[in-house]
Amino acid sequence: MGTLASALTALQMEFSDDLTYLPGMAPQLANQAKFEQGGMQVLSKEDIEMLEQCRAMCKRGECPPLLVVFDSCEGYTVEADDQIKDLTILAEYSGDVDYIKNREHDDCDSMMTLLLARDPSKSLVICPDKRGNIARFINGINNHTPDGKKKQNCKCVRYDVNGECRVILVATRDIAKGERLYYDYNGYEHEYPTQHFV
Ligand SMILES: C[S@@+](CC[C@H](N)C(=O)[O-])C[C@H]1O[C@@H](n2cnc3c(N)ncnc32)[C@H](O)[C@@H]1O
Repeated sequence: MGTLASALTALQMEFSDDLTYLPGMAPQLANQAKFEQGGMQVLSKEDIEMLEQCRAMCKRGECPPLLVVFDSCEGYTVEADDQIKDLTILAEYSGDVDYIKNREHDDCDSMMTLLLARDPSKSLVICPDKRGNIARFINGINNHTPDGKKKQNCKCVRYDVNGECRVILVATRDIAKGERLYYDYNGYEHEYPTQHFV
């Protein structure tokens, strides 16, 4: 994970595996899955235990085998440093939580939707511009080429975890050592431009 440290340092970011709530941004109370338009998929009790176990393992340094590698076309990328099994929890998307309305003119390229509320003024994003983890370095597929979909080997899913929205990245097939990780940045909304993606 040495290269994650250098990538975070290059972007002047601090490592954080958590959602952070800061004064002037959205409070933790704003993150309620019940506000999601149409409801949010609830993570089962067993899966919550599994997620907590994964987080505890990561705190002990037992993380999924992932490396951050720099590529001259794609910028920082994440690749498997060993075989990864289908359905492995790869990471939880972390960073500062803010209202989407506060970030409409923000040019951060790694913002992630956390909550799409019935009342749009309550919608939330995760902004890993100052704090974050390996999740913000995972690249996206090109939604405009037939090969784009074939490259996808993980997905990003928003879950209701004990009433709170969380974003989890999960492998969607076995991933071989040396393979780069890709997911669909437009899995929920269709607003991320990917025409220029390799
Ligand atoms: C969430 S960041 C991913 C990490 C990023 N590569 C970096 O260096 O920080 C998203 C940005 O990465 C780049 N990116 C992601 N997927 C890409 C791809 N398939 N081809 C080229 N660039 C990509 C784009 O600049 C995009 O705006």
